Amino acid sequence: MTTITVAVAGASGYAGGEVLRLLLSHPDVEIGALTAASSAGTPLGDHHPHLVPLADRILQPTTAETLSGHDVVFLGLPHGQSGAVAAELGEDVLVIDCGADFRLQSADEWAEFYGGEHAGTWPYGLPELIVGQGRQRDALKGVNRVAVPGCNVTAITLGLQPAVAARLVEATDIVAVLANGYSGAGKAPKQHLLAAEGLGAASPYGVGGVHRHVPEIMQNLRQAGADDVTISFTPTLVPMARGILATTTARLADGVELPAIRAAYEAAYDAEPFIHLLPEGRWPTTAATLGANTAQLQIAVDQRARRLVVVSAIDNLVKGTAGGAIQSMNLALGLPETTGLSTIGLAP
Ligand SMILES: NC(=O)C1=CN([C@@H]2O[C@H](COP(=O)(O)OP(=O)(O)OC[C@H]3O[C@@H](n4cnc5c(N)ncnc54)[C@H](OP(=O)(O)O)[C@@H]3O)[C@@H](O)[C@H]2O)C=CC1
Ligand SMILES: CC(=O)N[C@@H](CCC(=O)OP(=O)(O)O)C(=O)O
Repeated sequence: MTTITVAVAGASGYAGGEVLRLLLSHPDVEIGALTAASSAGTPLGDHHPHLVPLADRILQPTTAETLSGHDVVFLGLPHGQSGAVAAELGEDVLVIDCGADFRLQSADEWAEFYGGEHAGTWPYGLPELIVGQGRQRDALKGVNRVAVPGCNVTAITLGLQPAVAARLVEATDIVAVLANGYSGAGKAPKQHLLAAEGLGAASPYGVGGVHRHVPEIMQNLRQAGADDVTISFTPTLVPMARGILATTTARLADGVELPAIRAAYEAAYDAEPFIHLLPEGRWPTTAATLGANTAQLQIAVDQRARRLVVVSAIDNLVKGTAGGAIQSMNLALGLPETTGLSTIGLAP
């Protein structure tokens, strides 16, 4: 394989920085232009001191001129900013958007949850998503545009889709409660993200079915085979830098018991390099996934409530963003899917 040149827009941000951290271990990649907005003109090391080999690189303004001339461009920009940039990049460039602009298929859902005009729909960058009898990875081979999923969406979709696809649960009766690390909110200063507010506190947000990830979760579970989806989704900020622990429950279909569910999860994930159904009795923790492109899962049946309980853990910045983005890049370019991606977490 010849060397792939890569530019990263939003390189001073958390998603862009994590894309760069992972790309530094990718054997086929050469890192080119790095761009930002207010941080343009400053060295990357001011923003990401951990990215030592790139510390002296100067951030450039985010323009089509700066980003063009690369094989791949990753966009780690705020919602609504990707469409205009991508429109100026040629069809010969692989553009991978970590933002939400191109994830949804429905313009109405975009208008309801994000507002403004829908930019369009790109191939969806969750390779393990069950689509009918196949997987989304088949739809990523050779594409030149990819929309990377939201991190909460990744945790819930991977957690529940085997049960939905096998019709073991009622997809119209799903409840998900998540513990989320602060990096999921990006690095822009916001009062509720101040250490004085957040250290020592767990705080819900996006409560009452209004979080913008709701339509994306529904879209995925419909792809996985549900006729209709109703989910009550509540994320909670907890004092950790990274990680999502999602507890998702769904009403069991009549007569379904744990062995059938476990068999469905094993069939769905045994061959997946990054999705790990843990041995019975062992429960996922965010710590075990930190820095790794993995999702850890465990399932149980709550007999009294007749509900399936799934606990899933990911690193929001790796499997939830940058790792999924690079996995999608590998597929789009015909590289082995796991290239440059680790399953080894960082603990304690
Ligand atoms: N954080 C996470 O866990 C996840 C994030 N994402 C998505 O990735 C994208 C980036 O998120 P995140 O890295 O967390 O956000 P950050 O706030 O940490 O970073 C945003 C980046 O975008 C740049 N930027 C801001 N405004 C503009 C603009 N108008 N034009 C060009 N560049 C701009 C910033 O540059 P500057 O420093 O100069 O202001 C910075 O580099 C978002 O769409 C987010 O939703 C998706 C999944 C998970
Ligand atoms: C802690 C926190 O605020 N997390 C974010 C997740 C960000 C994410 O997944 O990104 P997108 O914005 O690209 O969808 C949230 O729940 O809104």
